[in-house]
Formats: sequence, C-alpha cells, structure tokens
Amino acid sequence: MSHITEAEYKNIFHSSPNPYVLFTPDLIVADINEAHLQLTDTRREDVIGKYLFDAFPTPQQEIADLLQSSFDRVKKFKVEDTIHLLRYPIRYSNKDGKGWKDRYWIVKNKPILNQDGCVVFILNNPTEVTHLISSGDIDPSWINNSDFMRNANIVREISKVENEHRKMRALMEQAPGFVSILRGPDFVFELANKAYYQLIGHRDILGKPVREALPEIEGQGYFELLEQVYRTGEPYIGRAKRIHMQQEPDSDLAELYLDFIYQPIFEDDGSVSGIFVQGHDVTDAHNLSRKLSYQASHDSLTGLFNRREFELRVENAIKEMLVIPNVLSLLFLDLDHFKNINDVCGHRAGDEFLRMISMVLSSRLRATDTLARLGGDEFGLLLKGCPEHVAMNIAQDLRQAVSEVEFVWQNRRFSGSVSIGVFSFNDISITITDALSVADAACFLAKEKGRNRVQVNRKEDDELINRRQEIDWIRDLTEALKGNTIELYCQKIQALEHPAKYPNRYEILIRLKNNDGDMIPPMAFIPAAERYGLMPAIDRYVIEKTFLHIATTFKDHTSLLSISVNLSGASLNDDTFPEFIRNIINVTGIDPTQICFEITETTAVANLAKTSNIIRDLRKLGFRFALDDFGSGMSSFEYLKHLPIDYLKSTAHLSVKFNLISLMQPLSMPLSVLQTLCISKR
Ligand SMILES: Nc1nc2c(ncn2[C@@H]2O[C@H](COP(=O)(O)OP(=O)(O)OP(=O)(O)O)[C@@H](O)[C@H]2O)c(=O)[nH]1
Repeated sequence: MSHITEAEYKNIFHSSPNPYVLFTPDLIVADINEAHLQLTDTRREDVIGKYLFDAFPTPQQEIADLLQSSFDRVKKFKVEDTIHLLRYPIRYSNKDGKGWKDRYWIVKNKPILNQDGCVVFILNNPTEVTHLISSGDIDPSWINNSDFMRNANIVREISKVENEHRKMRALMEQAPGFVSILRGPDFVFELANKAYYQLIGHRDILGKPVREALPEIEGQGYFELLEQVYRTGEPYIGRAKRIHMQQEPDSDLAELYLDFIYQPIFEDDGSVSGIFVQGHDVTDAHNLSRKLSYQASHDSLTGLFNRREFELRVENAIKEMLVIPNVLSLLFLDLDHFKNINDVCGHRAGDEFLRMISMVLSSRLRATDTLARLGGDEFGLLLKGCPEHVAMNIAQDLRQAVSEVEFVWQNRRFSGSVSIGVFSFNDISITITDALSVADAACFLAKEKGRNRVQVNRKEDDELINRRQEIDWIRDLTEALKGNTIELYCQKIQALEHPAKYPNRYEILIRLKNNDGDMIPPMAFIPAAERYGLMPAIDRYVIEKTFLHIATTFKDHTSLLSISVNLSGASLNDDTFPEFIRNIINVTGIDPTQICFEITETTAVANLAKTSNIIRDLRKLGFRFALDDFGSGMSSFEYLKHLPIDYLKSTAHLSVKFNLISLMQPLSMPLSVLQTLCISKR
C-alpha cells in the first residue's frame, strides 16, 4: 500500500465538499477548507490564527456556550461529540447593509490524538440544515417522528440540563466558601471556584494532580486524609485545622486555619471516583479567639500568666499527681518595698520595674515552669517534678538575680529585692487554696524575718501555721465585707452609779459566722485584720451599718440612745477618716452626740499627737470618745491629760472612776433587737 503524503492530505482536506475547520486545543483556527469558507462566506486570512469566537462571532452568549461545551467534552473524553441541532447565526455584510442570518447546523467535533493519546487538534465539521427548518413544506408528523426531530428534542433536553449545570456552577462560583472537585486516585483538579483560587493564590491547577498543584502541602497530612476518604468512602470533617500554604506565587508560607469537609463522590456502582472539597477560611476568627484566650490567661502589663491561669495550672498539676506521683513546688514571690518606687517616681516607673523584674525571672526558668503575676508586686511560680531542695536553690537563684537588678528612672537608682516563700508537696489531697496560702504564709514570714530572703514552709513551724490561719481569716473577712455578711451585735453598757441617768447605752460588736454557722468572736480575727491592714475597712463597715440603722430605726427616739463604736488605730491614722465621718452624717442625718467612739489605750499612745487632733476634730461635730481597756497597758495618767476624751472604760479589777465606768455584761444581742429593747424601756 502506498503512503499518502502530507501534501495529498492537505489536498483532500481543502477539496472536500464537506466543510471542515481544524482547531488547536485552545480553539485557535489552525486550518479551514474551501467548502467551509464558502458556506460561511468567510475569507481565509480573516480567520486563520484566530480564536473560534473571534473568527466566527455569535450574537448570543448561550450559543457560544453550547459550542464551547462540545469542545470541552471532546478535550475531556477524547471522543467525537455531536451537537444535533445548533442555531448559529452567520454575520453578513453586503450592499443592503450588515446583520445576522439565522442558520441551523448539525455540528460534529472530532479529536485528533497524537501517539501519547493527547488531543493535538479538533476537527470541526458543521452540516447546514437551515433549509430543513425554514422550508415549511415538511409534513409536521414527519418532523415529530423523524430522527431529526428526536435529535432536536434531545438537544433541547441536553441544553436544559446544561443550563441547570451552568446555574449550579455559577452558584458554586459565587459561594462564599471554597469549593473544588478532585478526580481519580491522583486527585486531579476538575473544578475550583473563585474562593478556592483566592485561597491558593490564583494558581493554574485545573487538570493537575493535587500533589503537583499544591506541592507545599506535602508533609502536612492533607494528602493522607484525601487518600483515607478515597479508600474508605467516609467523609472527613476538619475544624480550624492549621495549614501552611502559599497565598501568592513565590510568597512565604502563610499560616491559615480552615474548616472543611472532604466528601467522597460515588459512582453508580458504589465506587469512589473523586472528592468534593468544601470549606471556609476561619483564620481571622481563630486568631481572634486565640487573642481573647491569651488576654484571658495573661497579665497585660508583664505578658506573664495571670492569677486565674496560674491557679488553673496548679489545680491541673495537683490532679495529674493522681495519675503520676510527683513533687510540686510552689514559690510565692513578693517584691520588697516596691511601693517606694511608685511613691518616688510614679506608677509608670513602677510598671516599668515590674516588667523588668518579670523578664529577669522568666529568663532564669525552664519553658515548662509556670511563672505568673498574681497581682500588684506578687508573683507565683509552679515547678513540676521539683523537690524542696531543688526549689530552694531555684528560689535562691531568683532572689539573687532580683537583688542584682539596678533600676534607673530619671537619674534615680533603685535596686531590686524580693522575699520568697517555698512550699513543696506530693500530697494529692491538698486543695489549691491551701497550697497557695501555705506558700503565701512562708513568703510573709520571709518578709517578717527581714526581707530579701527565702523561707521554706515547714509543717511544724508554728509561726507558719499562725500565718496560714491569719491568711484564711483575711480571705473570709474580705469575702464578708464584700458580701455584707459581717454581723453586728450590741451589748449593754451598765453604769455602776446612777444607772437611771444613763439608760440606753450600748456598744456595737462584730461577729463573723464560719461555714458551719458558728459565731466567731473578734479576738480570733482582729489580729489578722490589723496585721493585713483590713481594720479601716472594717471600721467604716461598722460605722455605715450602725449609723444607717440608727437613722432608719430610731428616727423618733434618738434621745433615748447612746451607741459606742470601736475605732482602730489605723482609722485614727487615716487622714481621710474625718471626711468620711462628715459624709456619713450628711447622708444619714444622725445626731453625733448619740455616738461614742471607743479607742484603745495602746492605739492612743502610739500616735498621741495625731490621735488627739482627730479626736478634737470629731468632738467638735458632737461625737464623744472613750478610752477602752484602760488599765490593761501602761495606765499612765500622765498622757490622759493630753487626750481630749469623755470617758474611761476599765477592766473590772481596776476601779477607776473618771466620768463613767462601765462593765461589760456577758450577754450580747443582735443589733436588730436593740430597737425593741430601747423602746420598751422608755
Ligand atoms: N506601678 C504599679 N504599682 C502597682 C500595681 N499594682 C499594685 N501596685 C502597687 O504595688 C504596691 C504593693 O505594695 P506592697 O506590696 O503592699 O508594699 P511594698 O512596698 O512592696 O512592701 P513590702 O511588700 O512589705 O516589702 C502598692 O503600692 C500598689 O499600689 C501596678 O500594676 N503597677
């Protein structure tokens, strides 16, 4: 058999009575024969090298889409595709003018494959059928039954389906989330919407396997997940999963967080043929929630953990000991004389110093240690798997490091100093509150012993036990002050002589209730309140409550009553106290002559000048003053000369009559009973 030369092939192509156009896969006109040029009334030079729709324009996009989809099928499935009826108008231009001539066609598109099976050309062969449609002399029943019309109906159905398909694609395109379809075991990109392209930085991915299209994803576990879904047919849902990918060509990898689903695509026989990928970029929401949780767990000034997070971590560490026996060490650090920096240079300097100390402490710790700022100038440190002797060494190291800090602010120099309490334990029954208060108490002792030192907790250390008890009282008292649950009682003051002259005298006392409902007398908690500076708050609480009670309950019987209220030394040293009293009188409108403030001898003597001034100030308003427990201390009559007091109250064994001497009655009663008592005695 003789071979046909290329020239002979060309000759056959050009002289064929059937119209042909040869397109490249990009739909560029590679060649066109005479029959086609005549049929479409076109000149060769106007179409060669041009894109299909530039060479053969059409007035309507839908028509172009139909033709385009036929070419797409040819490229995809590599088999001939026929459009059984296509309305494709042809442009004309003659002496009558320009316009479009309606033409109808049957169009066949055939792939020309190379040796590797790739599409190198598409041979387009249109057959014009306009005359069949427009002649009008065709028997209608023949039209309905003819193959031609059946084909036409099929075409209509196909275009309906294709229309639906187009709408679906448009919806997918506009979907706010990203969508793509991966086909076959190599996960070749068959489709991707706008959001997907945006996510991957508009890379050219269609027709490429995912490993080739997105190489930077390798090693992040995503390809393995695709394979798993493909193999098992089970969908996979990822929530805020981290991925590193390029969002711009040649850019650095960006850290993103995605919510997504890999949904298997099933064929009719139940096999998986691809994966439908759908999801959202949730990076912003994720980062925001990370930021919020950072803020909730960190101290904004120093960047260290805050008290809440610290307590949570200590609590978890105690729970972990249930599973793995361990020794935990808690360090409680309190800067020495920090207030000094604030007072001398202002809070900004104080803040800067706190930041500096935080850095010094952090730099000496392991990543697994938990350092937190608990508040003010207090820090907590949790060391896991750390026995006491190691914790002591660490504490000494930190103390030393802080003592070497030199802080300069506006030419003023300050050196650092810290007191540290250490508590090591392996007892899983301990509560977090106890553990922290033991370390706190040890730190307190370190302060008391002279500061700039480390104090380890020893169970047998009485001082520490007392401190812990005190800290518990302070916690209870602070709660009670906040919750208004300190209870006020009154106790009658009995004049030894002329009792009728002083009928209704009462002293206000405070009581605290413990968790079991038992009343706790003041001598149990007042020392702790004095030591921890809670007395001014307690005094004000009692004064407010008592004055309000008198104002509301004894409005019409005020002259019947005289009430004694104890005042602590701290209030007498507080320059704002007289102002507080003036305000409360204005608010309640009570008569100051009904009130007698009781102060102790030791308080008065501690700061005689200041105390005398405040007493004078308040007496001018009408208040009276009594010196309590006279005789229990130095009992020097000398200083009494300088104190402008009205009464002396003495212990029973020392009967000194000054103006009025009283004895406590053993029974006391709640303040609320007072009204009934007084009124009935009237
Ligand atoms: N600059 C600054 N000061 C704070 C902050 N929080 C609390 N303070 C102050 O820190 C001081 C802590 O005082 P203390 O610990 O009682 O006093 P100190 O001078 O360190 O005395 P000792 O602990 O007894 O040695 C108080 O004056 C608070 O007002 C803060 O965030 N910034």
